[in-house]
Amino acid sequence: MIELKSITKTYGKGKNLSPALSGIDLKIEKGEIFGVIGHSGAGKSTLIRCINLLERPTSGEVWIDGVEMTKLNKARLQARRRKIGMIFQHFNLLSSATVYENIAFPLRLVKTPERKIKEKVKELLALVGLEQHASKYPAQLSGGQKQRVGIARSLASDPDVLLCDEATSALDPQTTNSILKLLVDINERFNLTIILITHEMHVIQSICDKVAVIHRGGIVEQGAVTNVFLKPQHEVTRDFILNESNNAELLTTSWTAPNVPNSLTVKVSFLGDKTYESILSQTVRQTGVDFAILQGTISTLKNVPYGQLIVRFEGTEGDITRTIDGLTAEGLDVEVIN
Ligand SMILES: Nc1ncnc2c1ncn2[C@@H]1O[C@H](COP(=O)(O)OP(=O)(O)OP(=O)(O)O)[C@@H](O)[C@H]1O
Repeated sequence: MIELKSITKTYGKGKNLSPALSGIDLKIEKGEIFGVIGHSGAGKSTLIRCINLLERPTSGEVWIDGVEMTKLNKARLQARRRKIGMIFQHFNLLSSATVYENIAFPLRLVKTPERKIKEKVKELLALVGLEQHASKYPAQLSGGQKQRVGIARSLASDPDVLLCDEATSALDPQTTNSILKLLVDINERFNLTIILITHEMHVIQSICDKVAVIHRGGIVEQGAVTNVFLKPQHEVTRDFILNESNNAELLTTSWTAPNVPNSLTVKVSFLGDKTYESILSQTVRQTGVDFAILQGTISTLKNVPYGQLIVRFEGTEGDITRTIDGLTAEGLDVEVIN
């Protein structure tokens, strides 16, 4: 497990003091894909770099698997860092080295025997689908291929944690999806903990288990992606979802459908297998309430299906209340809109 306790980071000195992080507390479980989302300047890069101490926190503690990183001496920190891979937005490959040599680089640093290097690089090239490109130089590769080299290089030392610093931000949507798929694949294959920072909600939505929203150097909201996405609490989180997701209309609270007498408009959220069950029709059959679906979506968060419907119930107040109670008893989330 990775734990950040009361992390602060201040850049500059004296009059030029500039706080980048203030009081960050995070817990990331082994094998999780954990996303941190925030606008430009929110503190994402500083935060992710504090995990492997590329950036030293001004105060606070970084714990990885029961070891306080901030207390390690230089040699032990270097050794621990080798087990923390990192990939970058602009790939950070050695331009004068081939794909093979880029991947071999971390192994050469620790004087790995040539035979072992060959074996490992071959395995990694196959893993990222670049067997045919070993002798090419980075300039001869597409962005997606460069990031695959970055991923292979980051895995060369068999890390238990992978830090992804805006790893797909320089890629087109299709390439982004293929890189995200690869990240999920290595997460599952090696039970690798992945921490990624992004300013794109769809990245969080497609691969993360948990998310933290960072704003002006502080975490304003965090939790399971399913909870945060379906019931965002903070304005910044809502903005990210509104701006970047086809779920946008569903989150607007000022719903303006024509008003019908003896009716109530609600937002019903389904999660997991409930998404495919006929709970709504069974419930209204029992209560005698009519309904009109005004808006709706069914999609997935990582692999979890979810649905959200804006529904107008028509009937007596008592019957509508019984309908809402019935849906809630079945495990659906019902929020009254008007
Ligand atoms: N080396 C530095 N010296 C001084 N200030 C810095 C330094 N690095 C970052 N900052 C400041 O710290 C704050 C957080 O920056 P950071 O790069 O962590 O944000 P970010 O969320 O990653 O932004 P972006 O998405 O634009 O990269 C910003 O106000 C930035 O100007």
